[in-house]
Amino acid sequence: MPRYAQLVLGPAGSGKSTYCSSMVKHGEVVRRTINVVNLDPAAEHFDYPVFADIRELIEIDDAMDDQALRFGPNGGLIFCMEYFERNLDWLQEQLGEDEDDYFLFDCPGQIELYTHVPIMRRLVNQLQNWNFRVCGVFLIDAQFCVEQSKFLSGMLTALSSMIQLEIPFIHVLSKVDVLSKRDKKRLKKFIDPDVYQLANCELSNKFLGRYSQLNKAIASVIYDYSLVKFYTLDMSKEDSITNLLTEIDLSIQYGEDFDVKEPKEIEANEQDEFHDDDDS
Ligand SMILES: Nc1nc2c(ncn2[C@@H]2O[C@H](COP(=O)(O)OP(=O)(O)OP(=O)(O)O)[C@@H](O)[C@H]2O)c(=O)[nH]1
Repeated sequence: MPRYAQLVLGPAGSGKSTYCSSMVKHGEVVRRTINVVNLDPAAEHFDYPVFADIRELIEIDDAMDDQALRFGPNGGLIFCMEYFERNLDWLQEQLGEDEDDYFLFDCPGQIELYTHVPIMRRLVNQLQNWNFRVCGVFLIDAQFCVEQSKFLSGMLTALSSMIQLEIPFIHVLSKVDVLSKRDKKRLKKFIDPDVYQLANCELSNKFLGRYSQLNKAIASVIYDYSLVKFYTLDMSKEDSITNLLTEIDLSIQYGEDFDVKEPKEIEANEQDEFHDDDDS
């Protein structure tokens, strides 16, 4: 039986840890166990229950202290991730061997990890060798995407990670809850397949105007070949989380091998759980 994993990716501050924590809470509501592995050696704060933590293997401060003369913070992170890559058996041990497990990997935000160096690609290969079906969930802060040139740049960043990793990718615009009505409308024009206007928008800014033909051409290629599709995520709405998780599950065919339970069986299980709660 396969196991399932989401690599939660995206620039620093795009909401990866918050996303993981919301998914765990959502899992509790719908009775699904979702485990989170922290893969950011520089993580300072997250509020999900951590299943495994790369900082037990290596922390950014250790690398910086040791290698201070050679690296800045970004170099330190690459050093940590290369160390992690050489010690993937540590991860294998942490993940155990249970079937049907569902993991989220809360990844570091440095984009060069996905575009310049092969570390994450090797992680994906190894997870697949361990029978995981892996999907990338790439988050971008929606507040930075309401202008067309920034939206395009976010889209290209996501695309370059997707090409590097070669796994199903779900692109998510996070923090939609903080957008004004006007900004939501603008964003809709970029992502709604019926209105796709990015390629047709006129640019008023003079500097950007010089590049408008180039932007339009790139946007046309991306849209014409359906290379990137964005989903919006409003964490304050349970429906928004449910819909996104359904898309992700579809992309990795989560649940396709599960036995179909008869309604009576489900009821009996629920009764058992109810009595277990009474006993405790
Ligand atoms: N309003 C709102 N704020 C959010 C949302 N998601 C994240 N935030 C806030 O954005 C900030 C960054 O969120 P994180 O989840 O730490 O982002 P991250 O991508 O894990 O950041 P790094 O660990 O630095 O890579 C925090 O202050 C969060 O509270 C959201 O959906 N809505």
